[in-house]
Amino acid sequence: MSIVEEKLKNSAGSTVFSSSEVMLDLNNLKKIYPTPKGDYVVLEDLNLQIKKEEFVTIIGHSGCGKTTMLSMIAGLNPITGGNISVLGKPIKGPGPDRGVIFQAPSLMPWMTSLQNVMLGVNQVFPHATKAQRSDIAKYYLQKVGLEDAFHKRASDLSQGMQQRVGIARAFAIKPKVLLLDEPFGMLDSLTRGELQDILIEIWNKEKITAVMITHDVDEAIFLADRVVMMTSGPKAKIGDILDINFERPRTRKTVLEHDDYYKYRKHLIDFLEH
Ligand SMILES: Nc1ncnc2c1ncn2[C@@H]1O[C@H](COP(=O)(O)OP(=O)(O)OP(=O)(O)O)[C@@H](O)[C@H]1O
Repeated sequence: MSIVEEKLKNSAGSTVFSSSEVMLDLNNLKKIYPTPKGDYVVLEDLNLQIKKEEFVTIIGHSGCGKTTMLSMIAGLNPITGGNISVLGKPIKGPGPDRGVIFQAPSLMPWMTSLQNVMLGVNQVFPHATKAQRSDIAKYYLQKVGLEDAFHKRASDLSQGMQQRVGIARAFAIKPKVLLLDEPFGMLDSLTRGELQDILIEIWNKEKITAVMITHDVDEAIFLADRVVMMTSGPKAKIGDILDINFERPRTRKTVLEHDDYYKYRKHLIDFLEH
């Protein structure tokens, strides 16, 4: 049995990490949406532990409940049953310990890139001086390649540039966990690749935990330490977890040329097709 086959076999079982390793713990999570036709149980018995500094990608069929799960972690969607904790503390709503990047960055269109990033920074660091807050915002805008666009209005930026501001805004509040809901879904493949690289570079430097929903199997493999597969709803749960053992830093070329790449890909596609 190859190393990959052994890993695939092991990762099919549920993993339990020691509490000191765990950043995010989803415990018997349940979500019901009331509908005119009665209660719709989207998620049930969903258990997942995510380690500190881990990058986890989430895949599953459209409508299975990925966004529901992520928005519950963000504290934006009430939990019906079970609980979610960050560093052992149950979450009670949104908080600066969790940054969110959505598919559309929803910036204030009349504000500049800098002003948009400053909005979050001002809230999270109210005791810092204005110059310090501005330095934080500029640092992350520069990290996403927008050093020449600090004073451009959001409405004048391309979609890719707006998403760069969204990434800078999320990192600038220095969250413990970064939650990403298909952040590159609306971008062309070249911009998508560029932003994946930027995301990984900052994630690597900041050592935060990242949970990202994607529909793209190649993106899921390239970015992740583990790919989490959700079963189809109703009553969706975690169906399988695949460890991705490529060394970091990764380049697309080395990943694509690696023998294990196609085994990982086949595993994910087999899961999605059954
Ligand atoms: N507020 C709501 N009220 C009722 N049903 C809802 C609500 N929000 C989502 N749903 C339903 O819950 C299910 C899960 O939705 P969710 O958006 O979480 O899925 P998803 O896996 O993120 O989908 P996609 O991949 O298409 O974005 C879907 O059937 C959806 O129609």
